[in-house]
Amino acid sequence: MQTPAPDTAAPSARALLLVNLGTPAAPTPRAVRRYLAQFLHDYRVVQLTRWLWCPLLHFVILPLRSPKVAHKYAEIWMEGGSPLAVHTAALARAVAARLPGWEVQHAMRYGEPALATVLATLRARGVQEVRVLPLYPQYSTTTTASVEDVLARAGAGLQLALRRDYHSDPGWVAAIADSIRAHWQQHGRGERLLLSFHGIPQRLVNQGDPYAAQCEASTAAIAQALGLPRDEVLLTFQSRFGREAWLQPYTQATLEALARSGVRTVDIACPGFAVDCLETLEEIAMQNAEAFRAAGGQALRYIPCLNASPAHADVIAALAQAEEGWQ
Ligand SMILES: C=CC1=C(C)c2cc3[nH]c(cc4nc(cc5[nH]c(cc1n2)c(C)c5CCC(=O)O)C(CCC(=O)O)=C4C)c(C)c3C=C
Ligand SMILES: [Fe+2]
Ligand SMILES: [Fe+2]
Repeated sequence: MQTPAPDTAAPSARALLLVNLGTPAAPTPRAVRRYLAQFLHDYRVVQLTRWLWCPLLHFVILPLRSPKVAHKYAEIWMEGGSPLAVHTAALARAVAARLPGWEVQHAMRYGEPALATVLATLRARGVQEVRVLPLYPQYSTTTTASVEDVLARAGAGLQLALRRDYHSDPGWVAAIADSIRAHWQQHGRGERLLLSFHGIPQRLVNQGDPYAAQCEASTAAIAQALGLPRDEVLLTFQSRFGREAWLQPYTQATLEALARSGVRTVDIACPGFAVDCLETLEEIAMQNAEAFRAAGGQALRYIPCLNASPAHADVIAALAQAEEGWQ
């Protein structure tokens, strides 16, 4: 890793570091392969012994998956890059505008800007106290704990504080509920409201990962903020990877069953994703919308993530300044 050049500008007393998953640098098989290789070598993400996993990954999964996934990225690519990168950077700028006196940066767990490099840059600039906020409202060993691994490896010399989750933070819940209400005001209300969260293997939940319980708690809080009984909001899990059972019910199977049962319109939001990305824009808004129509539905109406909206920036800035919740 390169040592960043010292910066002569006076450092802020403290920094806020927003961390997201990361994304390929380009919508090409080569860039996607590089990204997936880093992602899928993380033991937090795939818990298979290396001698079994590495041959499968290098000789089967990466060669086959990279071109297919690159094509999907190409369909959603924005002028400034991958949506996840564009929206995360914009969110960090919007939060910075609300936190004078703080240095606000963003980093990615996989790809660029790499978390370890950003930590080294902050250290070189003389920043001492860093509040690290992974942009995952719900804690999981597959995501948040993986960020913690890097902090443990690369955070020496910095006073680090971590916000582990914000799945039931009232400001965040209100912002999600408001975004759903705004969608209803603009498009009218669909016959069903579905909240789709990224899945994880059921095995990890059985081993104690609190992710599923936090998704349920978020769903209950959002339903309450909307003034709806809990059972009027469907909770499903998307983006299954591999063959083992993941958290259920699965989003696509649920949408197809709804369409087959005569439901014509479904509103769908993805509150586990801070910003729009491949899994929301391609999987939900394109692929699942097509599957819903193919099963007899009329319209799957996707409600965008909070992205760099003023409401989201307010929520993140308030979390950064909160006295409680940092460890
Ligand atoms: C929101 C939280 C996320 C959890 C939990 C999560 C778990 C998880 N993901 C994979 C495998 C893949 N995920 C991929 C994309 C992806 N995942 C998240 C978030 C969570 N993942 C985001 C925001 C994205 C989109 C990134 C982007 O560039 O837009 C991918 C890459 C795409 C693909 O090849 O399909 C993989 C692979 C596992 C295995 C896992 C838990 C074990
Ligand atoms: Fe390997
Ligand atoms: Fe994922």
